[in-house]
Amino acid sequence: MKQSVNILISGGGTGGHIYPAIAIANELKKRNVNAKFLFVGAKDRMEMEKVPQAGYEIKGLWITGLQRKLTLKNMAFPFKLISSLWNARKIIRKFKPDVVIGTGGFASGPTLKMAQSKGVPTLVQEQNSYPGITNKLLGKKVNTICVAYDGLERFFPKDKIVKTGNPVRQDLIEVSTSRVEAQEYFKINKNQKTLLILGGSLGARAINQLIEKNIEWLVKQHVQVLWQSGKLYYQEYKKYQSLEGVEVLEFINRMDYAYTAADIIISRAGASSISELCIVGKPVIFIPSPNVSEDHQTKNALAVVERNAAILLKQSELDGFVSVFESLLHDSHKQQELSENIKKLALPKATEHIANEVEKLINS
Ligand SMILES: CC(=O)N[C@H]1[C@@H](OP(=O)(O)OP(=O)(O)OC[C@H]2O[C@@H](n3ccc(=O)[nH]c3=O)[C@H](O)[C@@H]2O)O[C@H](CO)[C@@H](O)[C@@H]1O
Repeated sequence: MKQSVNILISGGGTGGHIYPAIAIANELKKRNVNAKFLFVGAKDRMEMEKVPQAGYEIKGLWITGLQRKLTLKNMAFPFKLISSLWNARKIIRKFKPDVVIGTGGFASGPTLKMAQSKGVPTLVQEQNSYPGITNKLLGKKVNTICVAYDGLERFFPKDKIVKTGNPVRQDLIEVSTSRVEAQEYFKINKNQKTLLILGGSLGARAINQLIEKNIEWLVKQHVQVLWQSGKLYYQEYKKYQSLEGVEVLEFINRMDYAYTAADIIISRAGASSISELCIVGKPVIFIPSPNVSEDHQTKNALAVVERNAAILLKQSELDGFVSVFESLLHDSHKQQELSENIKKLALPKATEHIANEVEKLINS
């Protein structure tokens, strides 16, 4: 890589777009200590807190997505778009990036669009098996598109696609935590099976409702529950903390501990969650969110489920939860099979691979 390089990274809205961005930055920083980084996010969104926590500077644009329904909020959208394009241009002029990386989410649209119009090389990292509108629009002019699933040539020019996988945080790839350490961290019983519930970075209402409905039954099965409720729902569910063997958590900062402590995992099917679960290699029941664009979580989950590497439980079929969970809980052969199969899908070198592609653009 050149001695002094400026790298602009934009992505956010949810953890699923932020953590890949941070992972890519960390890898590039490791390779070139002199590289300068600047992030661009959307004002008031999670990245404005998480990116500085990871040690990077971030600027916020006034931008939101278009609502799918006709709402008053949409009336402000053209103004937000103009304002954010204008501010993205100012940021690019001042920072003079050698490359601009987009990991999806509202802010990456105007940022990469402006970079493209200024002739700065751009790279998009698409985490999902079905791309969001921002990346689809950017895809036509972007130099490189790093993807995690097969079949993305339906949406992007084939010659620009590189299959790298999704960046996964280093602490999850090199899990050095022992199971006992993880159990002690959550203060859980070492002799009981542990079910980890993950609602994605923001928490999932439908999953919380499902667990609430079945929590006493789970306790009766001698299953202890690590329940990530999400920040929005924590106040509503923290009362279940009083049950023996139930830990309700607003947000899990030590996912390495959570994955290590778990015997079975129930999870949304966001892209990073899936990539992490492939590396972790535990039996998983996916409950994809039906409220995301083009139902892409179901498509993400199916890419795993079709290889007999996880179980799919549709949100519309949650009435069947007890029988699905019970048969997995009592079938250690099935658990073993799912664990082995999901591990085969892991792409643990994704971040390095993406960083190589970024370097190619910088040096081109
Ligand atoms: C509702 C919504 O729009 N979801 C989207 C969002 O999901 P979301 O932001 O939930 O994304 P992912 O499932 O991809 O990633 C969640 C990330 O948060 C981390 N984590 C989660 C919970 C926690 O307590 N602690 C923690 O650190 C996970 O380890 C993972 O790294 O972006 C994904 C990636 O584009 C999409 O596939 C999802 O459809």
